[in-house]
Amino acid sequence: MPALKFTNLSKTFPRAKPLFGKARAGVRAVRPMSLTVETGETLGIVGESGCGKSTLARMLVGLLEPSSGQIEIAGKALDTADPAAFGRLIQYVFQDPISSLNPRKTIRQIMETPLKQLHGMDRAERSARIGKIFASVNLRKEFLDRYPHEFSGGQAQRIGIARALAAHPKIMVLDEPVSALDVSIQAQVLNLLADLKSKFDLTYLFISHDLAVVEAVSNRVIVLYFGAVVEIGKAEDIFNSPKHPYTQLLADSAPVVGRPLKAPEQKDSELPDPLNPPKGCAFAGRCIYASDLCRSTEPELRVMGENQLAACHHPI
Ligand SMILES: Nc1ncnc2c1ncn2[C@@H]1O[C@H](COP(=O)(O)OP(=O)(O)OP(=O)(O)O)[C@@H](O)[C@H]1O
Repeated sequence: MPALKFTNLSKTFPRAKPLFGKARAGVRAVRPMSLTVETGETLGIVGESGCGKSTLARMLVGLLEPSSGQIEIAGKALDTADPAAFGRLIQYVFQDPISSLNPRKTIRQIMETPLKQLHGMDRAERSARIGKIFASVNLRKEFLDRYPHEFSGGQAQRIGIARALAAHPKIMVLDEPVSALDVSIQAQVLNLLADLKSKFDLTYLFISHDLAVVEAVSNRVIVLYFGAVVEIGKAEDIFNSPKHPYTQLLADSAPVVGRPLKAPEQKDSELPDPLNPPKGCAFAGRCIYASDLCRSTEPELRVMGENQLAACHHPI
């Protein structure tokens, strides 16, 4: 059974209706998207700033109500209007570890909240569970009575991971989980995440700007552009033999380990205006292979190789 399945999931942010005149079209942050993620898989999610990664992730964990679509986790269809239903199944780990922890609460209080709210555990059960989780992220028990500001970035991210694990989820969405950390600490946290994945039978969705990190941790990768999936494939195929010119651009622009992802100047390097989306392929304005077909007709995802799909009229 897949860990996660979503169908036609989309988000359009409405814009305020002007006092006079017609209502304006909203911002299409994520266009209707469908995907299945297998149990135990790590799915990397890449794309430039503004392509819809966070909007997708926030819908999947119940923090944002989708405009359309269905979400199923471990075979259970979730009510997307009921965020409480998500917490026991899928959890979010934020990029900035310290600011994601409530500064006025001790770590114990922070860890207890999901156990009380989601699982209704009594004090003894909570204490046992917190002790077990804390040990598994390699933190000392004395830390439980301290406050978030007393920790380094790496320790705080371990606490963020522990808080997410405490809810006993099947899936964790890791949103740039190491990009705020020193390079020397990044590898430790990535190794910890790998250990936890096998220990707790987790499935990961791993969002990152850093292609080298995504390639190292992911089984499959999806590449987003302007709110849509433009390529899906095994991590090694996506980075070594991309089929979509946008994926190629990303791979070429980040050849150095740890270098953040930024598309180089190529034609107009801006994303299209989300309030005035182009008619055909959203990447056509930047693509050296673009034809009239690309400017008039949006390409659909097509099979391009073994387990590799791309939405392109002129694949590489
Ligand atoms: N609350 C909102 N209201 C209106 N538009 C929004 C809102 N949140 C996001 N958007 C728009 O939706 C699009 C996708 O944004 P999103 O934050 O999901 O991208 P991202 O890929 O996660 O970027 P980043 O890497 O910078 O976080 C952008 O055009 C953004 O301006």
